[in-house]
Amino acid sequence: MTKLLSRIDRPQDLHALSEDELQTVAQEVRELLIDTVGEIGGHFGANLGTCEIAVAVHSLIDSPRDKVLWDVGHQAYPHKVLTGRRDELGTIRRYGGLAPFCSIAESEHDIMGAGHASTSIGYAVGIKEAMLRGGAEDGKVVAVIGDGAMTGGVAFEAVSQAGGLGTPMVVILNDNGMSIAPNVGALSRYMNRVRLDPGLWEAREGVEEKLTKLPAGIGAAFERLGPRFKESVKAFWAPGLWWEELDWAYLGVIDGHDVRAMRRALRTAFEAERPVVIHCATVKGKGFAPAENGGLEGMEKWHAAKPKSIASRRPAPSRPSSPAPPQYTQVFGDAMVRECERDPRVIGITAAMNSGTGLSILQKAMPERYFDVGIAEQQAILFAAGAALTGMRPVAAIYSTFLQRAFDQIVHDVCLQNLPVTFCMDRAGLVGDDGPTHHGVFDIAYLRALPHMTLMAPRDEAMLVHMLHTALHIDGPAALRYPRGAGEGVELPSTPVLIPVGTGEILREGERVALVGYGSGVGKALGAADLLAERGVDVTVADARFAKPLDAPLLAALAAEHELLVTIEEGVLAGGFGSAVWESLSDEGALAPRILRVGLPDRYVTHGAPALLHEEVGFTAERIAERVEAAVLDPRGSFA
Ligand SMILES: Cc1ncc(C[n+]2csc(CCOP(=O)(O)OP(=O)(O)O)c2C)c(N)n1
Ligand SMILES: CC(=O)[C@@H](O)[C@H](O)COP(=O)(O)O
Ligand SMILES: [Mg+2]
Repeated sequence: MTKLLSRIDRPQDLHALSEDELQTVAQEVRELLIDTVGEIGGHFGANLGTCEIAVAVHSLIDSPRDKVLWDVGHQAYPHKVLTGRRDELGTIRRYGGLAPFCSIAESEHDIMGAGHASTSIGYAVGIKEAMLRGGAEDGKVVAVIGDGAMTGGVAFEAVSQAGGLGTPMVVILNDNGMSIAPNVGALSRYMNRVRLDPGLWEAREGVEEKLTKLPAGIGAAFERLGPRFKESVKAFWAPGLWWEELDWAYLGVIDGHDVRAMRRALRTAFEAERPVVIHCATVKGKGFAPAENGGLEGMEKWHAAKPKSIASRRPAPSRPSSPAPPQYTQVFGDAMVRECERDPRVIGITAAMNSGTGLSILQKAMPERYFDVGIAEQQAILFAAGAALTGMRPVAAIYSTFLQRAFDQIVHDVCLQNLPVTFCMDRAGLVGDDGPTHHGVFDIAYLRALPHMTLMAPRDEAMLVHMLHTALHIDGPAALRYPRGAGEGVELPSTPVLIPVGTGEILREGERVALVGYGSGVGKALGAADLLAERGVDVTVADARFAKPLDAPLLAALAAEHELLVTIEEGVLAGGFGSAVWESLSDEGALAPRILRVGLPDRYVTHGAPALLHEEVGFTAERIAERVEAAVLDPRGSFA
């Protein structure tokens, strides 16, 4: 590490530096990120884009008395380096290490928990209004939000509230033209027009100082001016028109990599007694040539970096001898193309997770059947509802965790109207390094309660293909969930089959104990069965396939023939699949054997490698086998 950054142990240490030194610190942060993230992996391009922003902000505020909030938080590594976590950066996203995003439990400088996009402005309005009422009127509040996160509707709600209140706060709109993929939508086009027009970078400088001094509600004042004057002023105003009509002062476009320019804009903004947005232009991947000079593809590729993908510059590891099983994501994307070929009514919808969901495959093959709504999950479901009402068979491909944001649209707009929308939830279960904000662990519980909803989960990638096909033939809402990562290595079907809805299947016949898995729980059940067989306990293994409707006759039969029924699911136990089984047996009046529910605990599971997380929560074949053996061997049925 070079000299200046080694002197920054607290953000206030920046206050003593000259602007040239601050610019140097930003570059040193960048170099530290490239070396560190290149070695351990993690979010990358966005962090290279915020080095100067973080230095400029922290050089002018007194954190945490003054507040800086990072939307999503995937771009907050420079902020973490400058706020006392420089020497721990190498632990980020690792089990027991720094959190993947901002975390109020980790640092007083992390003002809000983050991970899901578009929340920072909303927090900032609440924080500033509370400060105004709590004796901290002069406290500065800055929200840093990307152009992608700005496409999330909740950000618009906050802009409107702050404009209405005239809340004296600052938003830094960190505009690099990228979400994970290139940004989409009319707002993005507007920002690109402004950001990419150098004539607008300086033309308004003198005017802007005055604009920030104007009282809130200035938009209304102009209504009283003659149209000609208004038109001529709007020529200056065009870049910030959307903001200024909502009573925000607009400063921009500022070079987000120029610490001096950013500080000048921030000082102007801090002096204003109204909401101010600083629209800054940055490069996602700044300072790392494969991203910065790699065009849109390069910036998308380096949104995150794999371990040892940069510093070593070692060639990709030679192909493993036996080809690894395909990722569920890839299998889904390919299956979507097949389904679109079979049925012209099928369309795919993503909320800014083009490659993450695999719909990038559909986009390439059949772009006219592909829609990206931006980081706007609620809109994704409303769009799907509208399309379903108009004879289409929409597939909303949204990570389990991100779908949480659209819960009311699922209830109110899809299920209540019994519309044929298919929800494909990738990243169901413990996702690993992204931690508690991204684990997809609630979907079974939060969808199971909805009338008209069908829930299913494939035990492997072949079943994913069959289940997608089945879902598209259900005249109503259907959701399927599958984990992040590779499948089981089974052969993929050339032609999908329809699975009778609400039916499970017996995979192994045994006695005394029946292990009933759901989704990824089936693999754990088979593993536990193997271990138990080695110990002389031959158990039955069943794949439930559906969590709603359950295969009640199968469950009742298993209950009648076994003394212990074990349900296994990679979701929270509260209200999950195991609860559904318990309810079904009780409702059926089946002789309820002892029931052991294996799943995720009633707490938020930390970040780290999935295997370590599974170990921590006991979601492993070994742990399941131990618990079954203890239950079977201990007649008192004490479940550990
Ligand atoms: C609700 C929600 N949906 C999707 C995501 C996945 N996601 C993480 S970062 C990102 C792109 C953010 O783009 P932008 O705000 O412009 O930041 P940049 O990476 O360009 O700096 C997306 C879609 C998320 N974190 N939250
Ligand atoms: C910050 C964010 O939300 C995304 O970058 C997310 O980390 C992607 O997750 P996957 O790597 O599982 O696609
Ligand atoms: Mg962006």
